[in-house]
Amino acid sequence: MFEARHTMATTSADNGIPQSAAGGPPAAGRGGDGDGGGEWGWFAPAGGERTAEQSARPGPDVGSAGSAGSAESAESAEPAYPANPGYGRFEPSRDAELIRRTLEEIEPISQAVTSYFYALLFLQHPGLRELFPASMDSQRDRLFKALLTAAKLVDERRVLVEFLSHLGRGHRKYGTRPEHYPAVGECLIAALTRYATRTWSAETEAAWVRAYTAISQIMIDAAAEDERRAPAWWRAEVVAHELRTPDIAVLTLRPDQPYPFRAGQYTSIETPWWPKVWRHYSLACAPRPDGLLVLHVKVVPAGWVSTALVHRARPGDVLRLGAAAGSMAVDHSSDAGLLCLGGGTGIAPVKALVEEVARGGRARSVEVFYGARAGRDLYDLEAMRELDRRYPWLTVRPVAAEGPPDGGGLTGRLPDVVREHGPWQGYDGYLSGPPGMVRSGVEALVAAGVPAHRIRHDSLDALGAAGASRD
Ligand SMILES: NC(=O)C1=CN([C@@H]2O[C@H](COP(=O)(O)OP(=O)(O)OC[C@H]3O[C@@H](n4cnc5c(N)ncnc54)[C@H](OP(=O)(O)O)[C@@H]3O)[C@@H](O)[C@H]2O)C=CC1
Repeated sequence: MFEARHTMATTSADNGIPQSAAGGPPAAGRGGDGDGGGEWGWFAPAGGERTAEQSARPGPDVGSAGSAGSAESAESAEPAYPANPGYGRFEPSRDAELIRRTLEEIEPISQAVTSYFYALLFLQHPGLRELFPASMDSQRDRLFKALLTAAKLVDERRVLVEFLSHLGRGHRKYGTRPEHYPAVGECLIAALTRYATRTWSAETEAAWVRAYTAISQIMIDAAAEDERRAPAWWRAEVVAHELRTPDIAVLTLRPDQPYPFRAGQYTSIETPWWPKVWRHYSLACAPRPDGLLVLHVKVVPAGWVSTALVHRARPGDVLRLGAAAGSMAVDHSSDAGLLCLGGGTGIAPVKALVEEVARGGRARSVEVFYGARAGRDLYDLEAMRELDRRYPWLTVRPVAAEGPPDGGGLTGRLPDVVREHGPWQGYDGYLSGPPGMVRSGVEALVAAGVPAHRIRHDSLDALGAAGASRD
């Protein structure tokens, strides 16, 4: 279940059950295939999706999206977990402590716990297996990470509700229904009962049941609400496919109905070749009058989805898209200039931000640093230079670690070069690229005078989980 990928302002063994359901092909990320970079779900299907190609690891994505039950289904939904007379109201602080203790105990054996959980789930509810991808490798990680995230947020109700609502909406595209939640809850409790032997007690079980009931109800409600206004997924035809380097392609998609998003957000993608495997990729354009969408996809080593999108997809192929998510959007309440760092295919959402400023009519200074290891890796440099020539408020500086790019540019690593060109007081920071680059880029911006709360980027947890990969 849980997919997750957030944009933030800086502010997955053995089990004791017959092996039946796990397995499948190897996985590979946002902006990427790597399974990584994508959505991560708790219990439900997920493929990591991510912003642009995350680099190649299998893994979850975070993001938002989707659709879910109707208002009618929500109203008629059974409690997410069977009511138990012994379980009273959710008591955040005490329950959170008990839940944290359980999580601490199972963390070193999380693989075994999640394997047991899924094996039990698929044994007792075989109909649910079809909601999940063939390979469950990265799914196991997602469950535990989502549990950890929810547990950490249990005393921060507003953030927790936001996180869970996002997950609930995002699960619509997996086909998750309200009636699936009790089955998941029963198997989760059974797995914890078996493995958390040191901390498990009747009180602890009651805390978990209360927490799971609250969690699932928030997700079910968010999905039902979302179903009133958006489809669970969009179909999108590939109308253009341009191979820019041996491993990077720019794809243009035509959705079957209007696809709402903001510049800087990412989408979730499922290809016809890897059913149930979803990845996140940033949209490389602002919303356009013709409704077309653009993606920059780099092959992630062993990445199923990224490899398919770069080397197999052709015009006429039809993909599925989840709802747009992410908050790396232009802050229109700010008059500050935009200082944008795009590393590799991380330039995709930066380009979208530039387009949005161009269409907004209110000229704000935009400084783009576009970095890669070598000049030949700057696959979108000509297009960025063209934007630079067209807009007087925009400056694009290509940066390559191995020497200046053809046509001129800067030498060095992106964060170092940006710091050297500071100070940057008076600018808002927007960063996109490999997790390590984003981390050191944030440090560089702060050192160069950009207030931390004025810096936006995708979640480092999500980036880390997806790796530099996005399948
Ligand atoms: N496709 C998309 O829509 C999007 C993709 N992304 C993410 O962007 C990344 C793009 O990957 P790719 O194109 O292969 O980019 P690269 O791995 O080639 O990295 C791009 C630049 O960032 C630098 N860099 C990497 N790590 C660090 C670090 N720790 N400190 C400083 N600089 C660093 C690289 O330096 P060096 O070569 O020396 O390592 C390189 O100059 C992926 O992680 C993807 O998930 C993000 C948003 C959107």
